Amino acid sequence: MDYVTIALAKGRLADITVELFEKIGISFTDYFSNSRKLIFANEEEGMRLVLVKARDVPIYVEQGAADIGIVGKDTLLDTKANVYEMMDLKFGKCRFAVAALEEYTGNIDRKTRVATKYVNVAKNFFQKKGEPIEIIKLSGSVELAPIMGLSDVIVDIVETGTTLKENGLVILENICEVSARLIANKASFKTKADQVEKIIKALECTVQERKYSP
Ligand SMILES: Nc1ncnc2c1ncn2[C@@H]1O[C@H](COP(=O)(O)OP(=O)(O)OP(=O)(O)O)[C@@H](O)[C@H]1O
Ligand SMILES: O=P(O)(O)OC[C@H]1O[C@H](OP(=O)(O)OP(=O)(O)O)[C@H](O)[C@@H]1O
Repeated sequence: MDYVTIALAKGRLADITVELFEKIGISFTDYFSNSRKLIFANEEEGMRLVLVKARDVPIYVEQGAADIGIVGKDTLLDTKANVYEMMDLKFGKCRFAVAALEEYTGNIDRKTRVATKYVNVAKNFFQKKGEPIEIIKLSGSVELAPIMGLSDVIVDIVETGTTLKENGLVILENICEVSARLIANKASFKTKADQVEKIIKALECTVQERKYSP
């Protein structure tokens, strides 16, 4: 039997995903041993788990280096990978929003400068509104940009709103909801149909029956 390889985003979504797989009977025991290993196997189930950066999950799955992946909808929207989006896992919930300093009035006679990690999401959102913008691509701590005069607004993820609040920013507009998604490689979905479908069915039951509430 071929392995089914799962690409998992390191960071926020990782532990919760491994726990979810445990709930459907697929354990990666070494995972919680705090090692620097990036690949874990469950020989009995014929499964492999690889830990990659969030933005690389769609690339691994699109290229077929992994059969399925777990990644935030934010990353999926921004990277536009050619993969199947199979299901909403209902955790990692947050949303995309446009935010600015409380005192921002929007009264400027030039393009709005938008700081973000999510270039495509920001571009699409403002394009639909017909508003010309200049993108300032950052890698993190995006809330700093308006404070430092680097941008007028930001497009970023908001979960509790604490980061915005503690930095004097407010939401101007909500863009869309975000949560973790299960994605699948298009070829694997056919060639490993039985194994992939079995995993998806088990996950669907667990997520839907709310046996799993992060
Ligand atoms: N408060 C939150 N902030 C950021 N992401 C969140 C939050 N809540 C849920 N998520 C989800 O968790 C995913 C992973 O976030 P994480 O912070 O681990 O990595 P990242 O910010 O994409 O990458 P990196 O920190 O390596 O640049 C996000 O893509 C998003 O879908
Ligand atoms: O609404 P909150 O609950 O405060 O969460 C939102 C914050 O969390 C994320 O940052 P992260 O911790 O990933 O840092 P980074 O953006 O610098 O990578 C996001 O980019 C926001 O800054």
